[in-house]
This record gives sequence, structure tokens and C-alpha cells, in this order.
Amino acid sequence: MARTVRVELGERSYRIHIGSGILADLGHIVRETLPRATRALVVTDEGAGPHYLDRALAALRAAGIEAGSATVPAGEPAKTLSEAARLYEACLDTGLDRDGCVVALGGGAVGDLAGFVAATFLRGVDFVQVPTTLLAQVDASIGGKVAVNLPRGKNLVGAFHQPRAVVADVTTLATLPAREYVAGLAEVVKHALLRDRGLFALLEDETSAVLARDPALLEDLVERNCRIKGAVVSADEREGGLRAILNLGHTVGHGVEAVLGRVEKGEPGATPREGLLHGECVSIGLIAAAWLSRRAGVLAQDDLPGRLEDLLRRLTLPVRLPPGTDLAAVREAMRYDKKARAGRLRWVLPVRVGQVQVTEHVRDEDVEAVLADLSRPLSG
Ligand SMILES: NC(=O)c1ccc[n+]([C@@H]2O[C@H](COP(=O)([O-])OP(=O)(O)OC[C@H]3O[C@@H](n4cnc5c(N)ncnc54)[C@H](O)[C@@H]3O)[C@@H](O)[C@H]2O)c1
Ligand SMILES: O=C(O)C(=O)C[C@@H](O)[C@H](O)[C@H](O)COP(=O)(O)O
Ligand SMILES: [Zn+2]
Repeated sequence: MARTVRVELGERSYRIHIGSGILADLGHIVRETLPRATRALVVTDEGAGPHYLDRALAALRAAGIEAGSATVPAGEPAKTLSEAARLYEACLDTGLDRDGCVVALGGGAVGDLAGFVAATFLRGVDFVQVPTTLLAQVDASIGGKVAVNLPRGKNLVGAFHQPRAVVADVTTLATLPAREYVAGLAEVVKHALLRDRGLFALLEDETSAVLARDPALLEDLVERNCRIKGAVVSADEREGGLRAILNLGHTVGHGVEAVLGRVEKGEPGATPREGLLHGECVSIGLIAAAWLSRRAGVLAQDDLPGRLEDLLRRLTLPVRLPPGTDLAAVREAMRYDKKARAGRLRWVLPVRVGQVQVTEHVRDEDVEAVLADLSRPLSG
């Protein structure tokens, strides 16, 4: 039986369906949520598509929906304006009108790109998220932030466009490469630090079960995270205030990702470089936030940085910058943080496990010092 979490947003409210094997119910869910949608474009990528596209199309067609599909390159390199342009053509080829819908089948990259296309095609059509990575099931598929990257940074062109439904089938996580699964855990740790001491303790106590992707535990984990994120989004849909807390770890994280991630830097069509994943950058950014919190006098729980680092390391997430990281480039990229106001960065800093504070009062020299410390190799 699927569990549901409702994201309350007035007329834009929607349900997140979480369960095992519920990809087969996709057609019914779309039919029930969007009774006028007779056509859908399923957007997937080269990683998720081979595993799940046929099943998604069959489920939609069985429910009487005419479904076409488009496949984009795997992961972050797809989040470009040129891929968005290709998808607008696919929307036209599929015959989508304003009653049609876009279905995002894949990780956060597919969700962000397909959601951006849905937000802008015909000035906005409905979209449904079918997340197939842990990161997308616990975070990216919820809340309506949709975007593509620019060479200078992450998510610099986008919109707020809520999905009409989210269908998170945890059995799809079985085919996810280990490194991608672990990257998703960084956003789980973020949610725990923000609002859930019990979740932080569970991650500490049951690290092996979490890494083993125990299916029953996965449903609980996804539901718990959806409740945390859903509540924040319900309270502040467009990041006027509270929602900024969901950016914990992302000021340094996005700066690092712009420099060392898979953000498209070259000409369209150039071979994407290898690099750090979003969740890996967030992991490093969480450590940065904890250390900055101590320097800024915000930290009220002395053992938090140590416990956080220990947990991230046990989850096999990175906690230091790779040797030789260009710190000046990271600082430059951080300037494009969307939380900045009047040229000043705003920081989300942990106070204790389960509580954070948003502040502008962080000294430049402390940021420099933390980045320098992060680029020193781990001892032991
Ligand atoms: N909109 C938001 O609120 C939000 C929140 C967090 C992150 N994000 C964005 O999400 C992106 C990261 O998402 P992600 O971590 O899901 O990575 P991703 O979308 O890049 O997917 C990771 C890789 O896994 C493959 N894959 C996906 N599902 C699979 C499956 N079930 N089996 C096998 N392979 C599969 C993909 O093809 C890709 O190669 C970043 O662009 C980040 O900025 C957005
Ligand atoms: O939903 C949010 O709000 C978040 O900040 C969640 C983040 O995990 C996510 O990476 C988001 O895309 C970052 O948004 P941005 O506004 O910093 O680009
Ligand atoms: Zn994130």
C-alpha cells in the first residue's frame, strides 16, 4: 500500500505517493489528478530510461493517455538551455496542448530540466514527478524549484512550478549506482540537521541498514524526508524567508559544484567532465556550515561538527575538498548564490542538531579560513 504525504499549497496542493512497485500505478494517478490530460511527454535520461521508460509508458497508455517520450543525456549535463530547447520540440511533436502534461522520470537533473520546460512551454503546462534517485525522492521532486544551469553556476535560470503529483517508487532505487545513492544521503543529513534530531540519531545508529537500502527502511526514510521538506515548502513556497533553510550546505556546496561538478562549461555537445555530484558537494558544504557556525558564534552544540563529520564519513560521503581545489574560483562562484541580498551572502548555519539560523553576519576571513581548512587533507 502506498503512503501519501500532502504538500499544502492552497490550489497548488499535491500528493506525494511513496511505495514499492507503484510505478505501475502512474497512469491511474495521472488520470485521477489530471482528468483532462489525454497526452503526456515522458522526459527521462540515458541512465534511468533503459530501466523504467517502458514501464512508465505502459502504465500511462493502459490508463488511456497517449504518451510520447524524450531522452536526454544522463545527469547534470542535461540541465542546459539547449536541452530545454530540444524538449520544447518534443512537446510539439507529441502534440501537447495546455491540457497535456510533462512527466519527469529520473533523478533531480531530469526533474529540474523537465519541470523548467513544463513551466515555460505554452507559458506553463502541468507536470508530474517520478523520481528514481534517492536524492530526487527525498528532496528534488518536491517544492517546485525547477531550473537549468549556466556555465557560471547552478540553477541560474528557472522558475517555481509545482508538480501536480509525485510518484516515488522506492524499488527503482535498487538499480541506482552506489555513489549516486550515497550522494542522496547528503540531503537526508541536511534535513535531519535542519529539523529532525531523531532522524540524525537514526542515521548514526543504523548506518549499515541505510547503506544496504533496506526496502522497509527506505519507505520510512523517504516519507520522513518528504514531510520535512513538504512542511517548509508549505510555509514558504517561493523562498521569501523560511525556505532558505533548505539551502543549508549549498552556499559552499554550489560554489564547489560550479568549479568541480558536472555543470556544463564547454560548448554544447562537448564531452562532460567527470566531477563531484551535487550531493557530494552538499556534504562538503555541510561541514563548511558547521565550522563557520562555530567561528560566527552561532553554534550552541559543541559536538555537532565532530558528530556531523563522523556521520558523513561513515556514509562514505566526502568531507574535504579534493587536493588542489581552486579556492578563489569557489569563492567567485559563491557570489551567484540566490540567497545573497545587496551583494551580501546569507548563510544557513546549524545551531544544534535540529535547529539552524539564517544570518548575514559571517566574516570574509572566516569563510577564507574554513575553505583553507577544508582543503587540508584528512588526518587519520
Ligand atoms: N529542485 C530541487 O529542489 C532540487 C533539490 C536537490 C537537488 N536538485 C538538483 O538535482 C540534481 C541532482 O539530482 P540526482 O542526485 O538525482 O542526480 P541525477 O539526476 O544527475 O541522476 C544521477 C544519475 O543516476 C542515473 N539514474 C537515475 N535514476 C536511476 C535509477 N533508478 N537507476 C539507475 N540509474 C539512475 C541518472 O541517469 C544519472 O546518471 C542536481 O542538478 C541538483 O541541483 C534539485
Ligand atoms: O528546495 C529548496 O529550496 C532547496 O534549496 C533544495 C536544495 O537541495 C536544491 O539543491 C535546490 O535546487 C537549490 O536551490 P537554489 O535556489 O540554491 O538553486
Ligand atoms: Zn540540494
